[in-house]
Amino acid sequence: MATTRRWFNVESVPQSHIFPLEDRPGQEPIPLCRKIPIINLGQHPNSERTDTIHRIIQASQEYGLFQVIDHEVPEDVKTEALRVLEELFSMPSEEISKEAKESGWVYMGSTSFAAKGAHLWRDNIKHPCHPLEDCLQHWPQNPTRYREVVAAYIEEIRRLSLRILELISEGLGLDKGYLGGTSQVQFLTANNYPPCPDPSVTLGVLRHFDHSLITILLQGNNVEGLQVLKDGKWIGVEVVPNSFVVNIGTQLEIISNGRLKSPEHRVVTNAKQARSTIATFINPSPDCIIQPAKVLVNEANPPLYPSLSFKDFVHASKPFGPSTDALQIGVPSKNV
Ligand SMILES: O=C(O)CCC(=O)C(=O)O
Ligand SMILES: [Fe+2]
Repeated sequence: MATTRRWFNVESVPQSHIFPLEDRPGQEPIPLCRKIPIINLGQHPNSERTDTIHRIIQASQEYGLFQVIDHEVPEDVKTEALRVLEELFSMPSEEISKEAKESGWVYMGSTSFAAKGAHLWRDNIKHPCHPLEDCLQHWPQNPTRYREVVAAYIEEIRRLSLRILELISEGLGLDKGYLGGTSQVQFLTANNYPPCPDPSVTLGVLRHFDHSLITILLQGNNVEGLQVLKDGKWIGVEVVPNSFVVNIGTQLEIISNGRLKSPEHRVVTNAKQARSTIATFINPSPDCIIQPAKVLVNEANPPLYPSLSFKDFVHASKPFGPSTDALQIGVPSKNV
């Protein structure tokens, strides 16, 4: 294959990608944390189900995230999704940009979104996934099997997320379907973080909170890079084979009235290997009013957060810069 020269094929990091000192990961190695709970979601007898729920709630309080295994998402659905995204990211940037504009999905190439004055060391695409049948026609057309492969992935993730939300609802003492009923909208954001000549000055993603109920993250190809802030210190999230990382989003923190914590996290780069990830945000529908669940609020536990529609919350925080509005509507308009 003829190799086009890509933005990341450089010997040193260009000035445009060097972050201000206070945001840089720096030289000091950040250890992987081996204590983040790994939760087996296999079918259990009732007593074990109670234990699973307890572990999920505890992990969500302590770390704001956990990993799940034995989740019933078929291996080939995951590997195919990662593969088709890899093919997409290997296309020339101009071609990806052109197609994104025409079809109405979002491409954030490494030069298109400056955060804190520097560009992220990644290529990224985003698109809504709900309702699936309406969104599909606005997804990438190339590679030609993209829509079929990613739709199969999204359907699996929807099933998985409903299972997890049911367990969390029970753990919080809410009706089983409480959180699942709120979660109507998924959107996908996929990343390719190429190897970087100097990971100490660059970032794959700046520190942030996810404004979802939960985020389900697939870390591909065994390469670490996700870090979470715990007790004021960054810790690395290990890649567990055949797992998903589940991250508590700010909307679930609000509904739980602060019992569950949404963790601040970031992505660092590395000098040796490319890293691929697919994050699926499980969101409330735009008009849904997000507030502490009534059963979790009483005189001793007053509401710690105001009520706000999800749409207004997102408009106020603009997590995706100028693309935010298009991504929250569910079905994108043309030429976002
Ligand atoms: O790629 C990752 O490891 C995490 C990405 C992320 O935090 C996000 O998309 O919100
Ligand atoms: Fe995130």
